[in-house]
Amino acid sequence: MSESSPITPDSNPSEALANPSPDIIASSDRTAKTRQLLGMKGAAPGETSIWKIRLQLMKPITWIPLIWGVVCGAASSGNYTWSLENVLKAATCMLLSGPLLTGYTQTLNDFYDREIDAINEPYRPIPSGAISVPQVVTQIVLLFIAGIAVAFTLDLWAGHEFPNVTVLALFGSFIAFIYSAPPLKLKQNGWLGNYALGASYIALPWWAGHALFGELNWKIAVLTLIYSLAGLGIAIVNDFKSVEGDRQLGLQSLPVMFGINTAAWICVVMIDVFQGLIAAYLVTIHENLYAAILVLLIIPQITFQDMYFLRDPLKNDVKYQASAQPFLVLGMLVAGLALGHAGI
Ligand SMILES: C/C(=C\COP(=O)(O)OP(=O)(O)O)CCC[C@H](C)CCC[C@H](C)CCCC(C)C
Repeated sequence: MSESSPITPDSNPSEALANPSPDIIASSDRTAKTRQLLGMKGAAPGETSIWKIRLQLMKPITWIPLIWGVVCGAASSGNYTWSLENVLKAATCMLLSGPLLTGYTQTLNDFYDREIDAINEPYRPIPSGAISVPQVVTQIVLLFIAGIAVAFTLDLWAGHEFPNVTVLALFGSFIAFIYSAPPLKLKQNGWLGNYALGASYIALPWWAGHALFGELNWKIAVLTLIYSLAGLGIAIVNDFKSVEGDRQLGLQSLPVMFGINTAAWICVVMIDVFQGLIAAYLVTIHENLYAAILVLLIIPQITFQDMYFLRDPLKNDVKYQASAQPFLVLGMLVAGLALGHAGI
């Protein structure tokens, strides 16, 4: 650095860390509180408002991919138009997939994980005693009932003879149950648990959005289940943060089964190959422009895999997700629009 660089007298980082200013303390306190409300890791403990604790259990940050999935399904139906009624229908379906059913799933997951969390993350709402077990059970039941009621309302609203959306909501709730609850507890198995996660986050809300505005058909079902294999790769990225704990608890995550480096490679190959296959399919249905855009969106993901994830999966997992995921989700919308345009 040149002598003329504007260095302020108190810019020594180690000193700043040792004696944080009131501004720094206030801002990190705000960040921790926001993380708490969104249900993210690194949250501030000690929340006393029961409504904020209930929201924390529903982990709002995890609603985003399912809400997005509904948008992709509406796009792939090819029938979405920007009328007020359609906007309201789509918003209701997002309410179903995000706050209600993902909220139900996350609360259920924390309920069944309460003993493990008491060891690994004792500050979470249930093990810390911030909310009682009967209050949590009531929340799970109410979110489930509200979800099914909203799904049924959507079926009536869309004039469905067969209640597609309700059946999807019941199926998703069942998958959520066997993902977290013994004896199956799919999350204990790296392949099954992560595929359930990938498919629930990509295929199920996509199907719901498609069924709401068009006819759900087997081609859309199969294509989105293939896309979900890229989602499986994304789900594996989340297993690197807890590899030591998982090993001790006997959870068969992919990093535990195959080791860090091999699991990281499995992960990126799944993410890239299955998005690539969708792009190839788009070429076969003559949606070349959409296929080209999808390929262009895969390239930055490969770049971030090389720059961050493959170099140090344990250190860079979160950085990789934050940099690469926007391109993956944009690609989903591009694929949805292409399928809608082709009338699949
Ligand atoms: C609970 C889930 C992930 C958290 O897993 P994990 O225990 O590893 O992480 P923590 O560290 O946070 O404890 C998500 C599980 C998803 C589940 C398999 C199914 C979700 C179903 C959908 C909500 C259904 C949507 C249907 C609708 C759109 C009609």
